[in-house]
This record gives sequence, C-alpha cells and structure tokens, in this order.
Amino acid sequence: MLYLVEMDVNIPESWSEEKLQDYITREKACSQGHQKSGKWVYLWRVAGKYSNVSVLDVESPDELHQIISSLPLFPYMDINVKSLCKHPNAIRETMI
Ligand SMILES: O=C(O)C[C@H]1C=CC(=O)O1
Repeated sequence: MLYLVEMDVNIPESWSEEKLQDYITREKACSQGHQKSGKWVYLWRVAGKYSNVSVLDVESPDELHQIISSLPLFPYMDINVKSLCKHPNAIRETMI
C-alpha cells in the first residue's frame, strides 16, 4: 500500500540548540533506517518550509502509523496522510 505523507515540523521556540541537534540526529538515524528497509521510498524537502513530502510503501495503515510514530519529532509535526492507488491513465506499470 502506497501513502503520500506530508509532515510539517513545529519546533518549540523554548528548545535549546543542543536539544534541537539531538532530535535532528536521532530523526536522521530513524528515517534513514526506514529508507534502507525499503518502506520509506521517497523523502523530499518542501522548498522554503520545514516540511517534507514522503512516499511510504507499507503493508497496512497500522504499519504506516508505527513508522511515522517512531520518529523522534513525531509529537512536533502536523501530519497529513493520503492513500494512493494507480491512476487509470498512468503509462508506467510500476508505481514506484
Ligand atoms: O526534517 C524533516 O522533514 C523531519 C523528518 C522526517 C524525516 C526526516 O528524516 O526528518
């Protein structure tokens, strides 16, 4: 199952630079682990925003939630999920 996931990151203003860097380091390790597993297929930065657009290929909505909620910054993100299916006019057989 393919999902388009939009994540807007909202870092609390009260965070120190040290705390922010700690979260960013752990976030990178976590998301790169999911990317290496093949579950997190695309990760794009939205130009000009602390946001990303991602495509995940997972077995179920439960697995999607497990992956997204494993991110250290999960409590600090507004997340929008869209379920994807094949467009009838798409010329490629493979979606990803
Ligand atoms: O920087 C972000 O967009 C937040 C987060 C989501 C995945 C990742 O590696 O970082």
